[in-house]
Order: sequence, then structure tokens, then C-alpha cells
Amino acid sequence: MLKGIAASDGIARAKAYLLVQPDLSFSKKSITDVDGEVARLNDAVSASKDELKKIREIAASSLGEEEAQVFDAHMMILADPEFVGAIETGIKNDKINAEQVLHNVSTQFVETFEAMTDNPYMQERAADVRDVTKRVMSHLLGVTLPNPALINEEVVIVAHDLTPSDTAQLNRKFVKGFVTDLGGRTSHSAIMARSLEIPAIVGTEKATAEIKADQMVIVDGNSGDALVDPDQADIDKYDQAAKDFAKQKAEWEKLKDEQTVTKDGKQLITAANIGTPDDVTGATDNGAEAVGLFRSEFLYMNSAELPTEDQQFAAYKRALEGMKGKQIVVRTMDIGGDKHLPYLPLPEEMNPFLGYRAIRISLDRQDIFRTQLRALLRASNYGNLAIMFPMIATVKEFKQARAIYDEERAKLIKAGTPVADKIEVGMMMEIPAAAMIADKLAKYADFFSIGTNDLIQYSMAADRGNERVSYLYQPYNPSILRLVKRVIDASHAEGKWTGMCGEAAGDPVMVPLLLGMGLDEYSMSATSILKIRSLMRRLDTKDMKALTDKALTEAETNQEVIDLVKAHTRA
Ligand SMILES: C=C(OP(=O)(O)O)C(=O)O
Ligand SMILES: [Mg+2]
Repeated sequence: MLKGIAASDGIARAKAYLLVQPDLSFSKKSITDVDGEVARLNDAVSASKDELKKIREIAASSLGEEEAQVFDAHMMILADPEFVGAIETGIKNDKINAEQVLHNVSTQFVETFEAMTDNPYMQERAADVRDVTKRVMSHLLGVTLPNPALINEEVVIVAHDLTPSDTAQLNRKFVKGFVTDLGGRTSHSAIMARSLEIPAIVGTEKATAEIKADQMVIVDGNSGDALVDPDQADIDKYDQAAKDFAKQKAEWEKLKDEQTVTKDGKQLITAANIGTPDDVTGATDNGAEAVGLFRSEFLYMNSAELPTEDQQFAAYKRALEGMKGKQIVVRTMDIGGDKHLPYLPLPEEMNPFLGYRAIRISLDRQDIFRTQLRALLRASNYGNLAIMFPMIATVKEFKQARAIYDEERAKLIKAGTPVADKIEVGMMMEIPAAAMIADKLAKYADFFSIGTNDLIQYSMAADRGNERVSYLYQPYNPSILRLVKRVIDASHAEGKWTGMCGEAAGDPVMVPLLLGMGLDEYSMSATSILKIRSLMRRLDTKDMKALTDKALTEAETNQEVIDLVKAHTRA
């Protein structure tokens, strides 16, 4: 049995599919049989073409035409005589092995593309060249690249780590669960697993070392346990647990069309976090009363190039229409940290989570930011839109971002474009410095949305995705509770509201404390909404206020707070 961090509820059982990058290292060799080497190259290129054709077909039918198009770009490179021809010529002229020449030519192409700073389209091609090179190299070396898009039977994915874009490629029909070596509960792959309703365990440290391809694996996403090669007794036990979980879910489903009210009648909002317009269905199916966070960066990440204003407009419009008048808070692009865009090369940084990211990029690359704001403003007419800025640290940043928003709004109105009268403009509260001056920020922002995923990592100086320091990732630590309380109080003093869209908003231990602090909106993975709504119906706000006061004044540690909550709620 492997122990990891429970990242997405549910129980799954299937064969292991190892999503592990093979070793693509090689050494430079002189060759004498030039024709033989060119033939080896051509074989590898045509095997890569065949593979890409197959992947494209499957991706188009299982994931959609848009996701499949990235593979067209790859095929185009392989059909380009300049690329393949240059490798052939290199082999003939230099009489060295195909691997080395492929590497040299590819590096040249990548560097040339990346240098075209005035042509973002060509810059984006660099990532395609890298991908294609990997594929041809694997054929030259006779190793197999994992192709998650080709999976056509039920599997549990076992991987060192899953990037958000790997996760986006997983087909829900076949991927029953996943287990990774790295990651924490709030890494983006875990968040995506929850939105896809795939049971997941992260941070096991050794899953890829201990689990072999095709071994049977049980994933218990509720406890964080992964069982490898289970015996019949284990299979029976977990099948029963899966049935019990399904029954519990059916109970929660009854609350789908109910409002969120506490035992003493206080009305609250339970909302969903989404990443794409398609997720709106999951949100409404799970009874979301709003979307408290639309991570718009996923629109950028799921695209092979910078999405245009019209493409973004269409996506926001579709999401707004899907929510039928219920509010959607769209967060402007939050790239950086663990979220990358292949077509927007960012500088290598020692500390990317403390570096050039989110609003810092938007204020610098105003071309990208203004395009996004125009798309949002144009879409605002089709529903109930709010906008927020990620990673605001200072009053000046908020004012700058808001001024750019106001300019774009004024321009559109002047041009006669219909724009909604009222769009709330708020900010993520996820940097401790901002939380400390929440009273100042509350004068300018229409609302706050507390991002505990980052707020905790920055407060505790503990990387949210690093399992080695996950013991410091303490949502209930009195330090965090004080920051959260401070933010909520500051917003209320200015007549504004505060939501929470970090994972803590859907955490049954945190929710009683948040109720006690008067948090207005709770935004979480859609699959957690009904569980939390059911919990809230059993809680009394006055009791929870007493609990919170005690936690804030008496508790010294994370564990003491957990004990207090359990004693108060008998959860
Ligand atoms: C909701 C948050 O944003 P993200 O997880 O996308 O960083 C957060 O930081 O809590
Ligand atoms: Mg964040």
C-alpha cells in the first residue's frame, strides 16, 4: 500500500498506466554508413507521422477538434522539407548520428523561433518543434513516449507529476483515477482532478518506482491510500466503500435545487470554481449558485496560441449564458508559478511562485491584458459578470489594473458596444501583505475573494505543491485564521463582500470557522458543493461565532483548532 495526499474524492480500481517520460539521452557518434543513417531518420520520421495521425484522430473524437489541432502543427513540422531536409543534409555533411543532428537542427529552429519577439505566432512554434523532436528522438532510440491521448481502456494513471496540460488531455471515460509522486492538495493537477471528478492521490513520493505497468491499483481518493495488486478481500472492501460513497452522494444530490441556509436561517452562497466554459455544466449539475472563480488562464493553456479577443469573447459568453443569470467571477489570466504557456516563454526564475506572474504579467504585457478585458466587457451583456485580478499585493497594482479596465470600458462604450451597466471589479486576496492592508484595498475593490491556496503558501513560506513541506501547509493555523478574519471584517466595514475560492472553502473543518467569521460566498470544486451545503444546514451561525472566537483567542496550533471544530460540530 502507498500512502499519499487525498486529492480528489472517490474510489477507483483499474490497471496502472505509467505516464513516465523515457530516457531520451544519447551520445554523439561518427558514422560511415550515411545512407543507412538517413534511412534510419526517415523511418523514425514516418513512424512519428503515423503515430501523430492516430493521436490526432483519437484526440478529435474524445477531446474535441480544438484540442486535436495542436497535432496538426506537429505534422506540419514533419512535412516541412526545411526541417527534415536540414537533418538529412547534416547527416550527409557531418557524418554523425541522426540523434545528434536532430538535436542540433531542432535547437537552431527553437532558438530562431523564440527570437522572433515581434511575431508571437512564430514564437509559439518553438514549443511544437520541441514536442516533435521528442517524438522523432524516441523512435530513433527505440523507446516509447507515453501518449495519454491514445488510452482506450480503463486505467489508473501513475505519474511523477501531472502538469495542468497533461491533466487536460486525460479522457474521463477511460481514466478512472490517478496517483502521482509529487504534488499537494492544492496543486493544479489536484484541482483539475476534482473538477473532472477523478479520484486522485498525490505526493506519494514513490508511485512510479513501485507501481508497474498493468498492475491492478485501487485509488482511495478519500483517504489517500493506493493499493497495488489487491487481494479479493481488499477488492470486496473497496467495492463496498465505493457503493457507500455513491449512496452518500445520492443523499447530497437531493439538495441540488435547495438554497444554502444554515440551521438558524442565514443564507449563504455556495459556488463553483471552473476552468473552462464546459465546466459550467458540472457546476450547475452540482447545484452551484454562482461561479466564484473562473480560472481564465485555462483558456490560454488549452490553446496552441494566444486566444484572440473573439475567441475569448465566445468562451466567456458561453459560460455566462450557461449560468443563466447567476454570477460568474472571471479572474484575469493567472499565468506563472506552475502554469505555463508554451507560446509565451517566461524567463527562467529561481522562485517562479515569487516571480513574474499573474497581474504582474498583465500590467507589463498590457496588449494581452487589454484584449482579455475587452473580451470580458463585450461578453458582460450576456449574463451576470464580475471580474477580479489575481495576486494583487499593493493598492497601486489594484488601482493600475482598475484604471486599465475603466479605459477599455470607456472606449467600448464610446464605440457603441453594449456593455453591462454594473460589473463588480474585485481582487484575489492571496498575498499576506494585501491581507494586512485589506482595510485600504476595500476602499477600491468591490469585493475580495480569498485564495487560501496561495495565501497559506506565502504565509507559511511552504510551497503548496511540495509534499516534503506539506506538514506546514496548515489552513487552520491561527495565523491563517487571523488573516482571513481581518479580510472579511475589512470588506464588511466598507459595505463590501468577501468570498473564498481557495480549496479551504470546500473543507468541512474550515467551513464552520468561516461561517463564524461571516464569510459571504464559498467557492469550491463543483463536486464538493452539495457535501458543504448539507453540512451548513446542520450548523448554527451563533455557535460557529463562539467556536471561531475560541479558535482565534485560545488555540495555539493547527491541531488545536481541528480539535475545537470537531468538539463543536461533532463532525
Ligand atoms: C484560488 C486560488 O488560486 P489558484 O489556486 O489558481 O492559485 C488560490 O490561490 O487560492
Ligand atoms: Mg492563487
